[in-house]
Amino acid sequence: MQDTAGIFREICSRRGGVNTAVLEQVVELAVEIAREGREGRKIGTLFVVGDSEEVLRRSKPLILDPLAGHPEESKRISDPNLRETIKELSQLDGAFVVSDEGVVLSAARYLDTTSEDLDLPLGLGSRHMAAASVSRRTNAVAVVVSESSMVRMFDDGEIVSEIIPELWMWDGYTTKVEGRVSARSENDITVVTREEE
Ligand SMILES: Nc1ncnc2c1ncn2[C@@H]1O[C@H](COP(=O)(O)OP(=O)(O)OP(=O)(O)O)[C@@H](O)[C@H]1O
Repeated sequence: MQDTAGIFREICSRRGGVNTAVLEQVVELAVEIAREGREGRKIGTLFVVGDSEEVLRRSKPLILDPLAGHPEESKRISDPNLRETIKELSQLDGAFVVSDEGVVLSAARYLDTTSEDLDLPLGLGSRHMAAASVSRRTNAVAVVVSESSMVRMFDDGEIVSEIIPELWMWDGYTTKVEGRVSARSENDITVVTREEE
């Protein structure tokens, strides 16, 4: 793994209301999934970090939860075994719910979604809409891995950061982050961040 700690720490530390160390570990994992895919194909998935009680209340399992019944110690996002498990489970439909303590509580969750009050740039699909919606209706931050390999962070219904995981993808790419943005590249990765007004 490349040393991208600094670049991710910066975007995560801007997010209030969630455990930024946990968010950073989720972003690192999301970028690994975006880069590696699974069994030779691109993978899209979704993580919801923080305010987990409310997120669980506003979501439903799509299948019997593969993470249910395991002790919390084995479901820590920092645990390498759990990270490998998440990569495997990221092939399932739905979202991972991650608590502020860094425990992955649930996988394959369908998030109640409404597009009301949301104004996303055109061209994004239902996974992004679900991320925008949950981040608007709860105090959680959502991290989308798009099948296009982009990683996007949502807070309060808007894209606040976008991570382009390979330098060549950045060439000619138009960011989906709206407003005044800054871009920073390090070790092949480019991070576009919305600057607060
Ligand atoms: N409300 C939801 N809650 C959780 N997951 C959802 C929800 N809606 C869609 N998804 C996930 O998104 C997948 C469909 O993604 P879709 O291609 O429509 O969205 P997208 O935003 O274009 O994502 P991508 O950029 O990865 O293609 C579903 O298979 C499911 O895993």
